[in-house]
Amino acid sequence: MITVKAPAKINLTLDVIGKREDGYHEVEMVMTTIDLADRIDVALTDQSGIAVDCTAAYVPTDARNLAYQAAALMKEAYGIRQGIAIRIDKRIPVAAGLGGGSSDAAAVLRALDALLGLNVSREELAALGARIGSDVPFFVYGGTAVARGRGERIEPVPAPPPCWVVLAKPPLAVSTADVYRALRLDAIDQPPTTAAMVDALNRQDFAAVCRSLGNMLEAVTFSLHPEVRKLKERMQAFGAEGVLMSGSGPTVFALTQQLSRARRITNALRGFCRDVYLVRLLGDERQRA
Ligand SMILES: C[C@](O)(CO)[C@H](O)COP(=O)(O)OP(=O)(O)OC[C@H]1O[C@@H](n2ccc(N)nc2=O)[C@H](O)[C@@H]1O
Ligand SMILES: Nc1ncnc2c1ncn2[C@@H]1O[C@H](COP(=O)(O)OP(=O)(O)OP(=O)(O)O)[C@@H](O)[C@H]1O
Repeated sequence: MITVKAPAKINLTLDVIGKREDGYHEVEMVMTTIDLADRIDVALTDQSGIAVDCTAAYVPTDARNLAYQAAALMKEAYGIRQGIAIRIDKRIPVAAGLGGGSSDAAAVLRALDALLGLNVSREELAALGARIGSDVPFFVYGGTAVARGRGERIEPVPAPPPCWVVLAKPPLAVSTADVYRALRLDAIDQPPTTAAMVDALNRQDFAAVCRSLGNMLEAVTFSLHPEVRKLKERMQAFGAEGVLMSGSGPTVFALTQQLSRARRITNALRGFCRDVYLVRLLGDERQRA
C-alpha cells in the first residue's frame, strides 16, 4: 500500500482566450498548489476490480469518481491485472474551485506508477490525466505552472515568494460547466494578466504578484451568486494584499506575507463563514520531486 497527498490548487490567473470547436474554452492560467490536501491510500488487491472509499459521504465512489477513472485508465494503459483499492480522506472542500477531484485523480496516477515501478514519464502520465479532466495534468506536475490549451499544456514557473493563503468557501457548490456556459466572451471587460503574473514570479516580486491576480470567470460566478462578490469585498476590506476567486469558484482566497494579518483575516471571516482555512503555498520542492 502507498499513501500519497493530493493537494488543492488556487488560480493566480485565469484568462479565457476563446471558445474552441470542441466546446471547451482556450485558457491561459497560472495555478499553484497549497498546503491543504486529501490523503489517499492506494493498494493492490486479489480482486480484479476497482474499489473506492471516501470519507465524504456525498462524493460518488463509482466510475464517476475521478480517482476511480484514473485507476481504470492505468489498468487499461499498462495491463494491470490486480484489483485496486483506493481510500480517500477528503479534506479539500468539494466543488469549490480548488480542483480536489482532479488532484485525487493525479495522485492515483502517480501512486500506481510508484507502486508498480512502471517509471512512466511525467508527460505520459499528464497525457493520460488529460483524458479525465482539464485540471488533472497540472496536478501530475504540482508546484506552480502556467496551463494552456484547455488547461492540459503545462509549463512550470517559479513559485510565488513565501506567503500565507486564507481561503473562504461560501456554503454553495459551483459547477464549472455552468460557469463556462454562462460566460459571454464579448462581455469580458478585464485584460489578461497571465504574462504579468509570470513576470512577477520570475522577479519574485510579491506586490506585483498581488497586482497581477485576475480571473475572467469571477464576474460570471459573481452574477450567478452575488454573495461570492460580497465575500471578496469583505476580504479586501480586512486588509489582504491580494484577493481573488479560485477557478470557477466559489472559494475566494487572500494572500499576505504577514502571519499576524493572515490570522486577523481568518478570525474576522470565521464570524460569518464556516469553511475558512489558513495555509501556506507549496513551494518549488514539489516541482522537483
Ligand atoms: C476552472 C478550472 O478549474 C480552472 O483551473 C478549469 O478550467 C476546469 O477544469 P476541470 O474541472 O478539470 O474541467 P473539465 O472536467 O475538463 O470540464 C468541465 C466542463 O467545464 C467546461 N470547460 C472546462 C475547461 C475549459 N478549458 N473549458 C471549458 O469550457 C466544459 O464545459 C467542461 O465540460
Ligand atoms: N475524488 C473526488 N473528489 C471530489 N469530487 C469528486 C471526486 N470525483 C468526482 N467528483 C465529483 O466532481 C464534482 C466536482 O468536485 P471537485 O471538488 O473536483 O470540484 P472543483 O474543486 O470545483 O474542481 P475544478 O476546480 O477542477 O472544477 C463533485 O461534485 C463530485 O461529485
